[in-house]
Amino acid sequence: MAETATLYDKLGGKEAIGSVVDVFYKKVLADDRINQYFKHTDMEAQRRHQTAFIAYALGGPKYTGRSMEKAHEGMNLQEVHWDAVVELLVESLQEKGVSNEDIQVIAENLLPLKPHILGK
Ligand code: HEM
Repeated sequence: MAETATLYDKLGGKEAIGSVVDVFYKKVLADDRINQYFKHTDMEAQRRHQTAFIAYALGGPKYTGRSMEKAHEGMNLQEVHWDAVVELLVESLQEKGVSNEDIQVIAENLLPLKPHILGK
């Protein structure tokens, strides 16, 4: 995990995350593949979700909330939703000037979460 912790710092820590979150969040809400999942979610929870998501991706400070299984329980999320979220994250990072090399590492770090988040 040393590599990802470095990425979190390299990209500017908490503040940098905040600005990626804003871009990512707008994209999520504008995307018909996934925005229905956030229809009944309050703003606070949404922002928490996006921040936790980005922090996870960058290997930031340990997340202490609900497990990924619990957080996404009953949503029956599928491959298409996963792909959409990763795609929007990649776009957001690109727009914020993160290098493709770093984005590649971020995407690889997220992969182990996939079986825990998708409904089977
Ligand atoms: C790497 C992928 C993902 C990560 C790291 C992640 C992270 C999280 C976290 C940490 C929470 C809990 C927030 C909290 O309890 O405060 C959460 C909840 C949630 N996630 Fe994800 N998520 C991922 C993928 C997805 C996908 C693909 C979708 C659907 C398109 C999704 C939709 C949601 C929704 C709707 C909630 C509930 C928000 C609420 O009302 O509290 N997530 N996610």
